[in-house]
Amino acid sequence: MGSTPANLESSLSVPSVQELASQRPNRVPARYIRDEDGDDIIGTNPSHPSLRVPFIDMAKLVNADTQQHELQKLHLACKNWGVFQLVNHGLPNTSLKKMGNQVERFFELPLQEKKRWAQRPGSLEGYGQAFVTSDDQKLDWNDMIFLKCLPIQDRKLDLWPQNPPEFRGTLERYSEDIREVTISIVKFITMSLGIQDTHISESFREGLYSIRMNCYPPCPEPERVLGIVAHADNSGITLLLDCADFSGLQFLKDKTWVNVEPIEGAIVVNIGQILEVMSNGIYKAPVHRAVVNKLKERFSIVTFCYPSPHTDIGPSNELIGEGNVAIYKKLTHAKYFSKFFNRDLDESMAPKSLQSKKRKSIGESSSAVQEVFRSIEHATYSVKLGAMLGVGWRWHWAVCHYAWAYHVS
Ligand SMILES: O=C(O)CCC(=O)C(=O)O
Ligand SMILES: [Fe+2]
Repeated sequence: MGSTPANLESSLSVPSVQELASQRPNRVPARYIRDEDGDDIIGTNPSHPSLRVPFIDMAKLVNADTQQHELQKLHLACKNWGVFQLVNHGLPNTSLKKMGNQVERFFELPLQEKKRWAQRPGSLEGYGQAFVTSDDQKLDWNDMIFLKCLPIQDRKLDLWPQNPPEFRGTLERYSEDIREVTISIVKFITMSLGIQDTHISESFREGLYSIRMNCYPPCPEPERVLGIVAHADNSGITLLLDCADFSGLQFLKDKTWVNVEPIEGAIVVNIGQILEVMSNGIYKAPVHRAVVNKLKERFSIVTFCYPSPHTDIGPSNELIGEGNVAIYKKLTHAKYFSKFFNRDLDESMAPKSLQSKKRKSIGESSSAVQEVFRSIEHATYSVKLGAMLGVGWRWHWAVCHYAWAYHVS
């Protein structure tokens, strides 16, 4: 696949956050402290309790009597939020719990044991931290293990933990189950857009599925750090299992960070940038982040789902014509990733309108991604991606680092 930018080819090793937290410091090291005047910390506004991430009931989508009504809800959820909590999706709570339990048991292991499956230079896959490319880069309060799960031939089993003993089998099964849910929910999402053709949802049958398992240790100064800095996912769609009984995941909605209150058995589904493009911007990839807790550790299991690499990424033909112009260019899967992540970086070239420090509303997400695609049309247009997205470099990092993993073998 595409070449990899030099600055992404190696990762500087940083301490395990779990180890740091286990020493019970009173203060957080400076590298984790976010800039309160910059683009990182925008406080949650608790005065909007009415803002709640919508719920979608898969059983109602499947039932012919309730389908139309639930499709309408789904359409509004995707259009206004880009995220929803999916219930009655068919995955038994016991399976979800088992997956969560295996992840917790993995992170409970001594550091040296976890390091048996540590990331290697040049790849994000394995146990470690999100990639770190410079000594002054701010760090997330997060340890993780990131693994490509499907298709099976993409698995690097030497990075798949064998401790706890049931980890591998549970993850294998979980990724296959998640694929089924993904195909179904993408089918309903395309129906909610009025698309008749099922090729988009079918492209997820041969799709790529990578799972990032996150551990957010307790933090002495939670309001000064982030578990994961604000970003939008570059996936087709992302399915997140929240293993906690308290909130940590937040979505930016109407300039306010809204907590996702975990619901037992629910899966949080958010639109990724590929579906944003396929929907011709009708649905947007929402900006989200993770915050951390002073006393409690939190785990999440995040599946990034991509359509088959043989699928072109562009607006659905059914959504253009009759006065609706394609606002994104169609690209091959490979080109989408290589153009997105292997560009010559030069912030000064960014359009003025996108150079604002803060990206506050999901409405801006669309124009940001459009701008990327437009600039791709003019290949000479060399722009720093983070600036194009109207955000800082650290945010850029969070946006791109998952997909980059596909390009490094
Ligand atoms: O763990 C969370 O709540 C958020 C994780 C996330 O957004 C990601 O891994 O992309
Ligand atoms: Fe994310």
